[in-house]
Amino acid sequence: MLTLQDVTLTFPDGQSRHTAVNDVSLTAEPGTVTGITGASGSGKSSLLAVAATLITPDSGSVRIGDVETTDLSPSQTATLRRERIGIVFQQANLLPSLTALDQLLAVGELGPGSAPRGERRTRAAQLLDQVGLERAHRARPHELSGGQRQRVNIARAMMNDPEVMIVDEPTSALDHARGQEIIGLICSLTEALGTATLLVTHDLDFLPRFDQVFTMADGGLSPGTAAPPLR
Ligand SMILES: Nc1ncnc2c1ncn2[C@@H]1O[C@H](COP(=O)(O)OP(=O)(O)OP(=O)(O)O)[C@@H](O)[C@H]1O
Repeated sequence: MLTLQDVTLTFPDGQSRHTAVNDVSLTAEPGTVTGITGASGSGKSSLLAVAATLITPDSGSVRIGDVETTDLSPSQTATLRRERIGIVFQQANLLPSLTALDQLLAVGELGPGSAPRGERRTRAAQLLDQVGLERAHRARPHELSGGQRQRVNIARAMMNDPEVMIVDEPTSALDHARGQEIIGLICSLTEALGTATLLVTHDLDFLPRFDQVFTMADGGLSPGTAAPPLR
């Protein structure tokens, strides 16, 4: 479970400070997808960065399970991210020379507490099958489509069996149909693996697929969507 309570984040802005995230609270339960939408510059990526423990907020609480992450040192948050948080950015950012299977194994190899290689290989292969890449274990990024690369990216984020998934605009480099498939995949993996998933999207068509939806405006978060009602 991911819990944000009264989170505020500011950035330097000339002589003063700009409030990117303004007193935001939300809870993302295991096995559910929380969708966040909002205009450009409203603070969505800043909120994800805080939830992913990549930035410490000025004030407020960010809990992963029962761990208060704002009390941790940078090296402790790095360990927490590796072990308990999966992060998917807009672009897949795969390593060009590695096969799909090796992209996942490279993640599993990080850290002192990693599982034996045989186990990691089995998990990597299962995850690639789960994201629909049964026939592409040995493919390198240039041999994959944009949608397939994003599938590898998602499988890689799941490699360490994270409790929390942070997903920023996963469909922005894809056409609408491929985007729908990727959203469907994230929803089904979230349910199957029991992650608490926080996902930012500009595409309002995807919102009905999520368990809860919030809209950001000027750093503040409100429930539901600001989209005009259907006539
Ligand atoms: N590192 C930073 N330093 C200073 N200001 C920043 C920084 N990161 C973001 N901001 C500012 O914080 C506000 C929120 O930015 P953020 O990127 O979180 O918005 P967003 O909703 O994700 O936008 P987009 O949809 O365009 O990605 C913006 O005004 C932005 O200029």
